[in-house]
Amino acid sequence: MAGASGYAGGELLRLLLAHPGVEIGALTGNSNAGQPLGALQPHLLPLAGRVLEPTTAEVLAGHDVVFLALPHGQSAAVAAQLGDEVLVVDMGADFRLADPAAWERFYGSPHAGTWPYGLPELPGARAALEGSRRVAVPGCYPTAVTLALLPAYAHGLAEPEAVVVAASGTSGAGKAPKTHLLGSEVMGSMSPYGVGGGHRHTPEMAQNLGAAAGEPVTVSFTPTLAPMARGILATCSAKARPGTTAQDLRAAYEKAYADEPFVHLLPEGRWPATASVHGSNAVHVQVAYDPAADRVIAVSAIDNLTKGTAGGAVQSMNIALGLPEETGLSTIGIAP
Ligand SMILES: NC(=O)C1=CN([C@@H]2O[C@H](COP(=O)(O)OP(=O)(O)OC[C@H]3O[C@@H](n4cnc5c(N)ncnc54)[C@H](OP(=O)(O)O)[C@@H]3O)[C@@H](O)[C@H]2O)C=CC1
Ligand SMILES: CC(=O)N[C@@H](CCC(=O)OP(=O)(O)O)C(=O)O
Repeated sequence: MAGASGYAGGELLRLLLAHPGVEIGALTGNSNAGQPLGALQPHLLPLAGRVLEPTTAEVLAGHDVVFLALPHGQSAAVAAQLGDEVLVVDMGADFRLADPAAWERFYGSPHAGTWPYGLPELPGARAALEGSRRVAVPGCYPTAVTLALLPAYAHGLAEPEAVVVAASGTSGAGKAPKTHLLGSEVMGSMSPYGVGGGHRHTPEMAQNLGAAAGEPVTVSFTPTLAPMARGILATCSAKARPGTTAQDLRAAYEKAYADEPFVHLLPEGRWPATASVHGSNAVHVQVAYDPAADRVIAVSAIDNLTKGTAGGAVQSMNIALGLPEETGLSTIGIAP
């Protein structure tokens, strides 16, 4: 796997170590090439002595599956050299968006292409992933937001203008040092960023929800940084379609998620919490109808590194390879 020194790579390796069908091959880094993994990911004891190699096609050749956990824009060049028969699972953003104009507007570089999208819970996604040799793993916020609102849009219960405020743990920003992630800036404080439609996950949410609704959906998205290492809590709302009732919403969500192995609709009256999904591939979802505002309110909690990245990647790998989808993944969290 490429990007083994990062947060997403570390979480992927944690999951792969417990996957019965996987043997871990070459591990690569960039500035940390030559370092033992134990110096960078001390929680991955069985791999502590493995030395990171440079991220080159030669090092990554000869594997059945290659995971890329690299910064945006770095995956395409590597993937192009890996051959069509290798399953390449990109945990970065490069191949998530279908609209080149949206990519260029939010990422500021030429669009590399579009791969089957690794959110199996979306209608039609499993069929596209089965047997695929390329997978684009969704962004962490789009995973949380899409699964919060999907049943409301798929059942025509909400107007196509969603408002989302989501809080993320700091690991979502990766390991590279950033001033706004200094402990003294984050501890005991919450703050928004990317306000006013600027966050690059906005078009990905609109893409997913628009596909569910069968019409364009606009998303007003405000991310916030929360003083915790892991977790996303997404609070989403949209004006209810005329005639929508609380019972309609409940029925739509029950129907949508009854057979989903990782999406858990909480019993009525209980609301998602990030601690409940810590380290697990579960998504906790709840929905309510606010009669005074005539709005659908949906809340989801995920672990940004698990279902939001590495767990989603393993789930999609399992489907692509024809393995049982839940292999190596757990819905059991760590609490408190
Ligand atoms: N953190 C999260 O919650 C999520 C992350 N992702 C995506 O996963 C990817 C990795 O993110 P994350 O692990 O958080 O980031 P980190 O900053 O923690 O890790 C980045 C990794 O990429 C390597 N790297 C950096 N620059 C290059 C380069 N030019 N060529 C090759 N390798 C390079 C780094 O190697 P080294 O350390 O050796 O320099 C490191 O292994 C990103 O695309 C991110 O968007 C997706 C969803 C959620
Ligand atoms: C807290 C925080 O900074 N989160 C990151 C989301 C990271 C992620 O998962 O997104 P990509 O895979 O698209 O990079 C952010 O808002 O940029």
